[in-house]
Formats: sequence, C-alpha cells, structure tokens
Amino acid sequence: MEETVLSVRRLSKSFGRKQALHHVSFDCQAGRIVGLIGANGAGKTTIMKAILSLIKSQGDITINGQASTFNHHAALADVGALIEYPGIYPFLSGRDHLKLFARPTADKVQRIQTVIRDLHLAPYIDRRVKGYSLGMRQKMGIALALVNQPRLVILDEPMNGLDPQATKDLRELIKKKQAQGTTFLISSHILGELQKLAEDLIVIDHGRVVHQTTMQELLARNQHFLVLTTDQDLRAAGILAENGYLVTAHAPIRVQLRAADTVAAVLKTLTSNGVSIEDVQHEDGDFEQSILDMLRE
Ligand SMILES: Nc1ncnc2c1ncn2[C@@H]1O[C@H](COP(=O)(O)OP(=O)(O)OP(=O)(O)O)[C@@H](O)[C@H]1O
Repeated sequence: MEETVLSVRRLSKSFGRKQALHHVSFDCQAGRIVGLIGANGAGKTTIMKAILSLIKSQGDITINGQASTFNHHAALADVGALIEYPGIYPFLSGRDHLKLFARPTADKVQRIQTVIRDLHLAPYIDRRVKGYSLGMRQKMGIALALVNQPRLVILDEPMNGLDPQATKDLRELIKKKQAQGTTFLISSHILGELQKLAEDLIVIDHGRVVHQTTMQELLARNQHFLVLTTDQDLRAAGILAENGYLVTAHAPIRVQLRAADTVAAVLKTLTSNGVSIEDVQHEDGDFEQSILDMLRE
C-alpha cells in the first residue's frame, strides 16, 4: 500500500498584494522521486519554503502523518533540505559543518563518513568553506541535507553549479537513497535533468498546480518520428500521405508515428510501391515541448 510522506493541501502564499501560491495541493508517496517543474518565478521555491516553515503560509502540510505548521514543526526533524544557497560559515571546514548538523546519535561519525564518501567530498572536506567553488558549496549543502538520513529530502535546483560528472554522481546518489526508501521532492526548471530522475511530476504555473502526472505518462505523450531518405522523396511522401500517414516534412521525409503506426508498415508501404529506402532514423520529440503543450492545454 502507498504511504504518503508529504501531503500539501490548499497551500497559499501572498507577498504583499502579490499572490505567489494559489491553493497548491499534492502528495509525495514514500520512496518516490517527485519533480516540481515550472518556469522561473512559477512558485517552486516558495512551495518548498512553506513546507519547511521558512515562511508563513496558509493551508495544511502533513509530514509523515504529522501536521506541520509555522509554529509547530516537530515533523521537520525527519526532513533534509537544500533551498537556494546553502547557509554556510566561511571560516569553518566542510567537516565542521557536517559535525554541527549531524544529529548526536551513536552512528554520527559513520553517517558523516558515508556522506563524504557518497558525494566524493574527501579532497576538500577539511578545507575552509570560504575557498570552495560554487559546485563544491552546492555539494556541501546536499551533504548537509542527507547527513541525518532523513525520510524526506527537499532539494531546490540541486544541480545548480555542478559539473557534468558531479551531476551524474548526484543523480546516482539520489537513486541509491531512493532504493533505500528515501522520498525526494526536487525542483528544477531544467526539464532534461528531471527526466532522468523524477517518477512523479507536479507542473507549477503562476503559483498553481496545473498538472500532476508521471514521467512515464509524459514520455508516452512525447511524439516519435521516422526520418527517411529514399531514391524519390517527393513521390514517397505522397504515397505515405495517401496511405493515411502523418507526413510532417518532405526532404528528408518525416513521418509522425502514432500509436498504431509501425516502422515495418511504413517501410512496406514504400517498398511495395517501388520506392528504394536509403536511410531510416528515429527521432523523438522534444520533452520540453511536451510540458509546454501541457501548459497550453
Ligand atoms: N520574498 C519575496 N517577496 C516578494 N515576492 C516574492 C518573494 N519570494 C518570491 N516572490 C515572488 O513569488 C513568485 C514565485 O517565486 P519563486 O521563487 O517561488 O519561484 P520559482 O519557481 O522558485 O522560480 P526560480 O526557478 O526562478 O527559482 C515570484 O513572482 C516571485 O517574484
């Protein structure tokens, strides 16, 4: 049975006269990676700050079955987070930060070692944070979010400032933690990044949840094309159109594959009409376009 780790109901927030969030509701189920997608200014950070009681808001937030409010937020003890830039003390080392943040239980030292190893922090963990690059600081912030092995981890644009290797490492680490049961809520405006990570998607637009879907569903909506070069492209495009295929370009020929269309049937239609095929390629539609189409619906 699914277990709800985070439940957000009718979350609203205004900054002066500007309403940044309008009755936002969604759930995060245990062990899922949930992506919060939206353009700049859509309200992602505000949602995360409200969940973490960093700002006052209206609505109901329940974490691990416990109501969490601005003044009563014991449930946040089991939540790790990185919001915007990590708050750091420049003259302390990375290890000092971890020691400060780590809960004083018997396995404290071991947890610190684990997070240093998992995030490959060893080369600079004993240096003052003052000298860290943006990416190193970001990794430090993620380490602080993970060091207490919380059940729910909230990460606001976690790939910011990370190089391709560190991005890949973080993705793998998030997946590893997920396999151990951790739930993640991750925001990003870089859709490709969430594509490789998130299973559930919450699309935010102008402070509202405009869609809740799964990555699987979104990818299924994505369009697929067959790009063909033949010995007589113009005639071949005509033959395909006459046979009911959706031809979107002529040289080379681009055919949109709908659910019932198979590559074999497209090729057979051409060869049986005496067209010789010189090249065949698959092309996937734009993932970002799928989201934009969704926003327009
Ligand atoms: N402290 C604040 N005072 C006034 N307006 C704010 C404040 N914080 C956020 N806003 C406004 O609320 C809206 C949502 O901002 P938010 O930072 O949550 O968006 P976002 O989706 O996280 O964007 P980005 O991807 O750029 O970080 C924006 O219009 C922003 O200008």
